[in-house]
Amino acid sequence: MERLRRTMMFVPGNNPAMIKDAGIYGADSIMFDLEDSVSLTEKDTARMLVFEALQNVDYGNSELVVRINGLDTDMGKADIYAMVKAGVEVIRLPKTETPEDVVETEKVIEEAEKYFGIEVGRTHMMAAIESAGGVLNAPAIAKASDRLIGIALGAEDYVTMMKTRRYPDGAELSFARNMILHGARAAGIAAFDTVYSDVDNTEGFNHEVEIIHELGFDGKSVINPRQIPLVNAIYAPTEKEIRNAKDVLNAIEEAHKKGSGVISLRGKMVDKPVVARAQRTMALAKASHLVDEEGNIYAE
Ligand SMILES: CC(=O)SCCNC(=O)CCNC(=O)[C@H](O)C(C)(C)COP(=O)(O)OP(=O)(O)OC[C@H]1O[C@@H](n2cnc3c(N)ncnc32)[C@H](O)[C@@H]1OP(=O)(O)O
Ligand SMILES: O=C([O-])CC(=O)C(=O)O
Ligand SMILES: [Mg+2]
Repeated sequence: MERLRRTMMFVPGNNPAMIKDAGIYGADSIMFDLEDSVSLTEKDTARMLVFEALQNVDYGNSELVVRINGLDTDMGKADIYAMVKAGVEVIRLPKTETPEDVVETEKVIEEAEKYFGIEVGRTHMMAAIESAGGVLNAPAIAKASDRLIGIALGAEDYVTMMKTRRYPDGAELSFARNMILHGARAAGIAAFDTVYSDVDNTEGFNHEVEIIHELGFDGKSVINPRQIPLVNAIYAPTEKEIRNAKDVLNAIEEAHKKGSGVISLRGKMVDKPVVARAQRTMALAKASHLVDEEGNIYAE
């Protein structure tokens, strides 16, 4: 079963209190940041704090990601060595422009794994795309390394470069979102939407999550714990969707018993893609604690 990554919460790497408590909010992934939320004078402190946390704090089932500084900075290599040594699960590369950026970063990760005697390939990667060039290269970036678990949009830098700003309807992000989503899907990896900075604007946030959920994104980067339940609520299947998914799975089981791969359910065809969607609905229902391990709805 694929790992759910509905929420990926940014945690500034120089904030000990936030780092310590980051695991209590139920984010699917926690992303410690060494890049733009950390000022230049705090870079070494942040690297040390995140290194300590990765080694000593129990973050339960949350996936652990670190956004490093790019290799075009003085910090990039030191960030990679420290995070690989600490056993981070995923290194997030910021401001990825080309597939070569991914390959270069992978080389340094591999060097670090060999240096510390860690199994080569153990450290996964993701690439954030935050510029016009990056968006145009999204399909190639997504295929640049087997270590990539996903690619993500970084819209704050992107809209700045595009000489615009964020708007409620999201039209300014439509091309970038579609490129990133198609690049990710063509490569068979995950696609993540960007942060929403206006943390007190629940209505605006929900509207944006509805848009990316409909498009098919796996999830979204968030900057505040209050945004986590909002994303989860929109990604949770409705009771009607769960009932329908269960009916689909039961119907196809009956069909298989009779040696058929297709069957009609209430006048609608059930075949392989319908079954795959039903399986995904049930996985989301389980992750959302709406059904038990056997798929029984809790309220019943
Ligand atoms: C463009 C980019 O690069 S975006 C990525 C980089 N930016 C970031 O990482 C920013 C992360 N987020 C934050 O720093 C903060 O959430 C802010 C500044 C946006 C808002 O701060 P506040 O208004 O103080 O948040 P709020 O009052 O909701 O905090 C409530 C609790 O959640 C904690 N919290 C807030 N944000 C986070 C976070 N991202 N990670 C962990 N804990 C957090 C607070 O420490 C506070 O804990 P407490 O109740 O134990 O004191
Ligand atoms: O990746 C993100 O969502 C945050 C970020 O750096 C940006 O928007 O520029
Ligand atoms: Mg950015």
